[in-house]
Amino acid sequence: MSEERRQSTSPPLSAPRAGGELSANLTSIRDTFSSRHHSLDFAYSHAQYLRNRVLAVGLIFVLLSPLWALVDVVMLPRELLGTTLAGRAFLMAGLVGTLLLAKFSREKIGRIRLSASLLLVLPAAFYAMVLMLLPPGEAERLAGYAFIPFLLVAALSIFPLTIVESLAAGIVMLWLLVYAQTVDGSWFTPAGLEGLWLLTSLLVVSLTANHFQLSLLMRVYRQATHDPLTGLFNRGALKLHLDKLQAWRREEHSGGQLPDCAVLMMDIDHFKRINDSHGHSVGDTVLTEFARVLASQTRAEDCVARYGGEEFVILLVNADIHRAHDVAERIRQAVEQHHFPDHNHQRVPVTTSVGVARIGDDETAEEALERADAALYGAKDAGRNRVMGDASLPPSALR
Ligand SMILES: Nc1nc2c(ncn2[C@@H]2O[C@H](COP(=O)(O)OP(=O)(O)OP(=O)(O)O)[C@@H](O)[C@H]2O)c(=O)[nH]1
Repeated sequence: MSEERRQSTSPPLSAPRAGGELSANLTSIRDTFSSRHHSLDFAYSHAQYLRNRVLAVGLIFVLLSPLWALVDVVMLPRELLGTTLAGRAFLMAGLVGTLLLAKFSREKIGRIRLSASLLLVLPAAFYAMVLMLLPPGEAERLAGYAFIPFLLVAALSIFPLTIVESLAAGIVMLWLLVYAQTVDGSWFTPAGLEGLWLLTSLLVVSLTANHFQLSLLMRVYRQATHDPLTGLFNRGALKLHLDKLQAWRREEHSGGQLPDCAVLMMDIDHFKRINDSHGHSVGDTVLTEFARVLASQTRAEDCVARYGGEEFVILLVNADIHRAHDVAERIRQAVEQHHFPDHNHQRVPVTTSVGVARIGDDETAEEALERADAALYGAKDAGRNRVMGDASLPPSALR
């Protein structure tokens, strides 16, 4: 989540800068190079996409492997046939295990990545094993094996892997090809060098496909989950966040005390007047500046979202109701003091009203939001530019 927040809080509305497109592309290369900078939210979406590919490609491998055993029966000497058939049985069992691992790892990012690695490593290991057991001079009897490293490198382009992940897999496949060539005697012959050149070229194509596939996935993810004006999470992403948070609280702390979480719902006071007196473009600037203030007053693990229009929601993780009130008050003051510029860089006075609610252990995310909304309207009714708590809490619950 932290990186997404960093992205969300980067100047979203500044005028196009020279070199902006270049820096956007460099960010994209950084994000497709390794998953180190991926937000947790994107990592979940990415893992789901990867999982679907693992299930599809795994199924193809599971079907192809026994079919190819028929070619072994025709081509291989009797003394090698038993071993390769046993190897194929292990391969099949491994592939079925990999499919099951992916199928039952819906939310587990690490396990999904492991299943993708297994899908590539298992056929490679099988080929290496056959090569090791092959009696000298029998290499030419292996039909349909030499293409395994090529098939696996081509398959890399089907998965939205990072460049580092694909490169690691590609190096293993190059090693496998070199090993196969030392076994069949083609190492450093024109035919062998041609094979190496072909595999390297295929790897470069797959890496390029990985880069474009992953950056497209990121762009689509960002468009689907972020508000284009402020760069904050949108309402749909907030809802997913809240649902995940409730699931996480129950899963991680079943039986024990759940960690405190709270929601703040805030609305810019008399925003219509700002639009009416300064125009919509100043209204838009106020919204983006307001989003910046919210981001600057919260931690990376909190989720800041534009709920709609001039309404915003902050989801505070590991924050009791007192801390939630402190954060809300800090935001209210920061907004009041912030310089919101009009067309002439003159200050537009802006204030906000905030409703605060604790997220109950057994309630749905919508219920907590409804209580925060009711508190917000209490703050509006009481005169605006103030923080109001959840009416269901006694005043003594707050300092
Ligand atoms: N500039 C701009 N205005 C927006 C955007 N989304 C909603 N608005 C405007 O926000 C205003 C919201 O007005 P109201 O719901 O009446 O609320 P308000 O004027 O803030 O009054 P209170 O909430 O009662 O303090 C409307 O005029 C909308 O047109 C946007 O993306 N940009």
